Amino acid sequence: MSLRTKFMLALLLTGLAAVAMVGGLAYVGMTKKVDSIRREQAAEHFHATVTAYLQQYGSWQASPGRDGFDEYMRSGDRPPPLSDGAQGEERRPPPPPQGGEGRPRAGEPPFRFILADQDYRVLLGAGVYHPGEPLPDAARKDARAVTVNGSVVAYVSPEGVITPSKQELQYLAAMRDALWFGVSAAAVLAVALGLLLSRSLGRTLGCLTDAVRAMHGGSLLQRVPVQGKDEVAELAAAFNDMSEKLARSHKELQDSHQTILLQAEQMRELSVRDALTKLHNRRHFDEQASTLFSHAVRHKRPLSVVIGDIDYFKKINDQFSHATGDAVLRQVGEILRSHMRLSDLVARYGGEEFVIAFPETELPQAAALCDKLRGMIESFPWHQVHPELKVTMSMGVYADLAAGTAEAMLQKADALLYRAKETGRNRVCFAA
Ligand SMILES: Nc1nc2c(ncn2[C@@H]2O[C@H](COP(=O)(O)OP(=O)(O)OP(=O)(O)O)[C@@H](O)[C@H]2O)c(=O)[nH]1
Repeated sequence: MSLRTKFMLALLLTGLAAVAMVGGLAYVGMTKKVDSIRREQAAEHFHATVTAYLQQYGSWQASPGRDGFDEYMRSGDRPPPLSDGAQGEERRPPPPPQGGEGRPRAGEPPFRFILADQDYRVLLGAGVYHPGEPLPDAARKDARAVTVNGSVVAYVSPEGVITPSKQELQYLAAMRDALWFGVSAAAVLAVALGLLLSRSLGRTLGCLTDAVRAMHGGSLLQRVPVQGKDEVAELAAAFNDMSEKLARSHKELQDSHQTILLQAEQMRELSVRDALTKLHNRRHFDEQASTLFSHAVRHKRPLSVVIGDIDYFKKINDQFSHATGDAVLRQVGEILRSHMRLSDLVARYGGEEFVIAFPETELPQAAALCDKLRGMIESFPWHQVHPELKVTMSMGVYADLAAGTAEAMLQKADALLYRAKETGRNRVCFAA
C-alpha cells in the first residue's frame, strides 16, 4: 500500500472515529437527558391523571377498575397536572373513559407507572410487581401520595414504563439522521483533506524515491524539489546536499583513479623504454622475443633475429664528443624504428648495440631488409651532425628456430655480427 493511500486512510479513519465518538456521545447523552425529562414529565402527568381519576370516582375501589383507568389514560384530553396542595380546588372533570369523538385511542397507554393503594398494595405493577402484592419498602421510599379530599387514596412510584410518542420518535430519528449526515460529511472532508495533503507530501516523497533509484542505478547527482519548510522539505534539502557531495567525491575519486592509472601506464612504459632512443629496452625485448619464439615454434612460422652494432662508436665518442655519440644513437634508433612494421620488435640492447625480431620473416627477406637498413645508416647525411662524421653498422641475422630459444638465436646472430666485424664491418652476415 502506498504512503499516500495509508495517509488518506489514516485521515479517513481518524475523521470517522472523531465524528462517531463525538456524535455518539452527544446522541447517547441527549437521549438520556431527553429520557429523564420525559420520565419526569410522564411521572408528573401520571400522578395528575391518577389524582383526577380518583377524584372522579372517590377511590380506587369505587373506580371501574384497571381497564377503566387504562382507557382514561389513553384519552387525549387529560386534566392539567395537579399538586397535592390543589386538593379541594374546583377541578375540570376528567372526560369519561369512553365516549367523545376520536377517543379512546388504540394501543398502549403513553406511560405506565407503579400504582399502589393507600395500604401500599400494588394496583398496577408496570411489569415489575403483581397486583395485590405489597409494595416493597425500597419502592415505598420514592412513592408519591395521591390525595383526594385530604386523604391519601393511593401511592405512585416513579418506576415504570414510558411508551415514546410519535413526535418523540421523530425527534430521535432526526437526531440519528443528523449523526449520519455528520459522519458522511466527515468522511468526505477527510478524503478531500487526505487527497490535498498527501498530494504535496507524496510528490516530494515520490521524487525522493525516484532520485534514490536513479542513484542506485549510477547517476549520483540528483536534485529533488524543496517545497515549504517542514521535515519533508528538510529531508529533500539534505538529500540534495548529500547527492551533490557524493557525486563530487565520486568524481574526484574517478579522477584520481584515472591519474593513478595514467601514472602506472607511464611508469610501465618508462620501465620498458630506453631513455635516449625511446626504443624498447633489453628487458622488454627479451620478454617479447621469447613470446614470439614460442608462437613461431607452435605454429611453425618463420622468425628472424638481428643484432646490429655501430662501427667504431668509441672513436665517434672520442673524436666528436659524447653528445655527438648520443645524437648518432638517437638517429640510428629513429632509422630502425621508422622502417619497422608494427609487428616487428626493435630495441636498444645496450651501448651501441640494437636488436630486431622479425616475425613471419624468412632469412633472405630479413637479410635483405637489414642490408637496406645498413645502407640507409651509411647514406644518412651525418655531416649535418658533424662535418666529418661518418656512421656505419654491422649486422648479424639468424633465422633457425632449431637454436631452441630466442636467447640462443640471439647468440647465433651475435656470432654472425662478430663475423661481420671481423670481415671488414659495414656489412650484414646471416645464416639459416
Ligand atoms: N655516447 C654514448 N656512448 C656510449 C653509450 N653507451 C656505450 N657507449 C660507448 O660506446 C663505445 C663502444 O665501444 P666498443 O665496444 O669498443 O666498440 P666500437 O668502438 O664500436 O668498436 P667496434 O664495435 O668493434 O666497431 C664505448 O666507448 C662506450 O662508452 C651511450 O649511451 N652514449
